[in-house]
Amino acid sequence: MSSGLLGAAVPGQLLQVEAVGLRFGGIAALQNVTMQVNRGELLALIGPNGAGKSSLINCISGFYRPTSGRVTYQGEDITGRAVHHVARRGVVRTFQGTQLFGSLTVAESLLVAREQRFSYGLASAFFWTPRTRVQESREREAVEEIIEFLQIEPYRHQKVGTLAYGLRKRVDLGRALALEPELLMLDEPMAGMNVEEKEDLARFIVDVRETRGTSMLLIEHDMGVVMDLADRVAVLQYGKKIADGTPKDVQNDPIVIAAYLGAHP
Ligand SMILES: Nc1ncnc2c1ncn2[C@@H]1O[C@H](COP(=O)(O)OP(=O)(O)OP(=O)(O)O)[C@@H](O)[C@H]1O
Repeated sequence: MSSGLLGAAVPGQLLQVEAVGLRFGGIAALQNVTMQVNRGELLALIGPNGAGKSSLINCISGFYRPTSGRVTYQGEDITGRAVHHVARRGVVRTFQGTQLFGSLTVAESLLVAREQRFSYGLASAFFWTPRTRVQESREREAVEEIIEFLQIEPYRHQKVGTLAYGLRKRVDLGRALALEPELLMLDEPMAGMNVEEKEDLARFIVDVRETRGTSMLLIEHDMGVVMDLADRVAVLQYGKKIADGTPKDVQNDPIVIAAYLGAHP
């Protein structure tokens, strides 16, 4: 398996993780993990607590530098590249919990996200040139599109910190969408949600895939959600990948069942 000696993109493959290892002192958070995300697919990443799922997302998105191995995105070696570089290439992540600035309104918080990616420069914003004005109206339009898509119109001018948890998580998704991801990595987006909120968010995830063709890597503990949404499932345990296959195959895999029961296969 290779992304090509010259780093050429392999059709179908979007992201390639090759033999990635990550150590924190004596702890091996990831060991020799190899996996890929194909264009347009939703790959669920599952595993017991502490298995290394968030660490893997952090290695892909540039928050952590792998101790060994390689991460390739569309043929480009992005191992250890800075977060903003990876995000500009279209690889965007959300976090566990919420990462929102509670004092901003919903619309403001989406605008700030766009400015992070499509920054038109503080200087031109300060002097308010005609170019800035065109850009600004384009950004507002993009934000309105996301607000409409996520059906959060009634909350447009409400401060994010005052929203119910499920809505805050929806705004989190909106902030990620504002960065126009090609590969969206969702780190336990449904944690702490009630059934209705989970169903809502699952519907939006499906809609994002259908309307934008976004590829996704989803960390999720709720097996019902994983089985419903994923095309493929990769399983980590103690920093190692122990399974990779269709949801059905993985669900029936004795090694995976043992890992979830806490037994040692
Ligand atoms: N910044 C860090 N410093 C030290 N150890 C860390 C750090 N981040 C993660 N680890 C360790 O790496 C291992 C994997 O943790 P990680 O958070 O990636 O697992 P996870 O599968 O995402 O778990 P959870 O489902 O509980 O979120 C754990 O032993 C954790 O304690």
